[in-house]
Amino acid sequence: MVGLIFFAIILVFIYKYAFKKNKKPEGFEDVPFISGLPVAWAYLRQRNYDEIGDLIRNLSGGHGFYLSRFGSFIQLNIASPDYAKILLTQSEDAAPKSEQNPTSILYKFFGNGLPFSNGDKWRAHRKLATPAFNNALSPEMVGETTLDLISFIQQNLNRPIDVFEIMQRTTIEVLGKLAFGYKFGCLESEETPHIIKVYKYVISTIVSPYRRVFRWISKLPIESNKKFMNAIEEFDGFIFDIIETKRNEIKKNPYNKGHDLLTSMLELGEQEGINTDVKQLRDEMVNFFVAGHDTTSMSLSVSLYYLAKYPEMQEKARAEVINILGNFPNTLPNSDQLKELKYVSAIIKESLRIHPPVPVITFRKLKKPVKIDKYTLPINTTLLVNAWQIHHDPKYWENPKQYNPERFLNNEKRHPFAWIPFSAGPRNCIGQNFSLMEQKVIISMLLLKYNWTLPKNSINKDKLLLAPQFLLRPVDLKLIFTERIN
Ligand code: HEM
Repeated sequence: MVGLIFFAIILVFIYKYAFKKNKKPEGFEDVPFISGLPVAWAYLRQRNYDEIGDLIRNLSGGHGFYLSRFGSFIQLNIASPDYAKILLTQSEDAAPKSEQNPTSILYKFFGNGLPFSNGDKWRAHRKLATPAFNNALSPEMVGETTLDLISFIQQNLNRPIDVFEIMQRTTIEVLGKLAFGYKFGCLESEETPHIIKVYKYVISTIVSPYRRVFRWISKLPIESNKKFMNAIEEFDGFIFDIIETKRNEIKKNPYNKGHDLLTSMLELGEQEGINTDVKQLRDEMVNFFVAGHDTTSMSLSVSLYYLAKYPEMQEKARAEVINILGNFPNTLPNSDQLKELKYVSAIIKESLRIHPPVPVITFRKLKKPVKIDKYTLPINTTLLVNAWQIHHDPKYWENPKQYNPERFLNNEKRHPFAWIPFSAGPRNCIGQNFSLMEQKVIISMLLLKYNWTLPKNSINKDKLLLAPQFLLRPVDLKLIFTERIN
């Protein structure tokens, strides 16, 4: 019976998508329209993200933008650096983020943190968070966490190890210290800390392709939705406790300055008279936590994968690191040395180009008309920027499917909006510099200590398989680490 109801719902859904007239807004008759159906179908079948990217490119004919529909909403997708520049450099008030529906599954967890807020609230919190990030740029802290990663890998030498999982463990530890000076213990044993299991459960529910395509599932009074809300409550309790503890620490000892984001934001909030109520701080911490670690884990995994696939690149990167840091495993790089790691930097940039962890930059809704090329986009147009399409456009990238860090070394002139893994303009990624620093420290320390290869039977041998989620992640990516002999 349940199966039958489900089947009927799918039929209605297909009917809505396939047969509802794809009416283009006036003036956009020559813009390609991509029906949501083939893309939603590819998501549901969990096709490799590469294939979804190609599907969109084929359907849009490589046009600088295309229309698509999700449910009853028609949105404009930008797939050209010129158009991305026009949208992303609009003032915050002209092209704010689309308001989240308070009943949506996304809002329930992310709330109104920086990535989702607008107007004065966003401005006040961005003002608090920016200096907090500058204070927190500490390669030493990341280096010390990488030493814990190295101890973790030592227990798993010479056998396939899930690289995304160990990068997640590492970036969660870094994030815990960066955001609120907290040690989760993810690198102390194979056992995942309970609160991280809770977090992973919440995220896996949010990114479930079924829930993303059939949004109403999350509104049903079913057991899995209750479990989801209980998990959010438990995670919130954990964050609220941390905020409370920090506030008390600052009161007790106002001169003992911590360098974590939460402490800096509480202190600065006090100085500047900016209200930092506990719910808003909770939202910021949750967003830093989510935005800050899965993205960086993905990017690190991609770099480690290509260095395993192309051993000559691994050797070249190692030679550079040895040249700058010396041939001593467990050396912690400092900021000056990191600046000199040009090839390692190019590897990271190329990884972020070829598989941007955030392939689609989220919805904006226009508050004033914007002219793009010959089109005037009216107020209330909903837009997305498809970073993946821009990063794979042969007009801007020679051989876009080829992994080639050299393209970032030869100072070749390119469109400033052709590489936008961190978005751009006023709503760009606030953690960009931190993440780039973190990746350089981790990769250089791993290069000093280990060689790594793909297992012979790796499913990723020919190409990296990527699960199509809101944030990309590799599928079953395992690598074998062996200790280097100096
Ligand atoms: C490789 C790593 C990262 C990538 C690829 C990345 C990518 C992005 C992108 C594309 C955006 C814009 C999102 C949108 O408009 O839809 C963004 C915003 C943001 N990111 Fe990152 N990010 C990374 C690391 C981090 C880190 C380490 C943190 C914090 C610890 C962070 C915190 C944020 C926040 C708070 C925003 C919202 C900024 C605002 O709207 O003012 N990100 N990031």
